[in-house]
Amino acid sequence: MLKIGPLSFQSRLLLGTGKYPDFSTQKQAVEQSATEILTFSVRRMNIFEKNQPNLLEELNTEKYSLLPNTAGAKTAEEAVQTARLARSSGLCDMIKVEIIGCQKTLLPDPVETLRASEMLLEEGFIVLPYTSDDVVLARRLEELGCHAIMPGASPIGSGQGIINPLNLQWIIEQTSIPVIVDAGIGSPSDAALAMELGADGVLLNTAVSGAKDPVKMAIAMKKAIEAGRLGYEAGRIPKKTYATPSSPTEGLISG
Ligand SMILES: CC(=O)[C@@H](O)[C@H](O)COP(=O)(O)O
Repeated sequence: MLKIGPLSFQSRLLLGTGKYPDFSTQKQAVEQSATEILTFSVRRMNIFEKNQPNLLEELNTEKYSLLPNTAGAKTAEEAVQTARLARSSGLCDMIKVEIIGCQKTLLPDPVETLRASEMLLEEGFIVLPYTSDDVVLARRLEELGCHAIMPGASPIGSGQGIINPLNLQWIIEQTSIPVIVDAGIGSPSDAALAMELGADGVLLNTAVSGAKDPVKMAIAMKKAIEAGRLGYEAGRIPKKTYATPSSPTEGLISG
């Protein structure tokens, strides 16, 4: 069970809603993924004009918890403004803080992310900041009272997978709020690795929406995340330098 603040979820897969080839594919992929949390950019969404097309229009949004994100914001103040807009639509109290500090890498601005998180927590939001994979920053965000942290695996949309598993491992070991690996996941094995490392969930978009068959990939991601979690709970064997036989020869009757 994934717990974020007062909310609980069976699925540990959080799915983005952008860049699908069409609404029908998006709907099928979302349904087959069994996700319970959908994220979307408030600035790209028509949340107030109900008669205008929007990215969620084919989806039964009552079935999902919505996680609006502040993509497009460059400062804490802009992010807070975007979060207030999302909340005033009545959609949800959760907010993914996304403040980009570098347009080439789309990596988050740590200073503005920290400031925005503090301001949003004061306003009573359930705050999930998208961060770099920095353990010190993760701990600072936890100390502020954030409800989860979302370190990037690699740059958004890059599909490079987990560039630095050790950094993620440190964050997972040294924080006690949910860690949701966000951005850069390219394949089911990347998602499984994040879960095997002990992440509480994975947020991804491009790997599914940009796949040759997004619906099949959504199913693959669902299974990978479940398998990775099971493997983590089961506890992997330690790595050894040398071989140990699978069928021990000690104790065999000779002759
Ligand atoms: C949709 C969303 O929130 C993205 O900003 C997120 O970080 C996903 O990244 P990928 O597209 O790399 O999965």
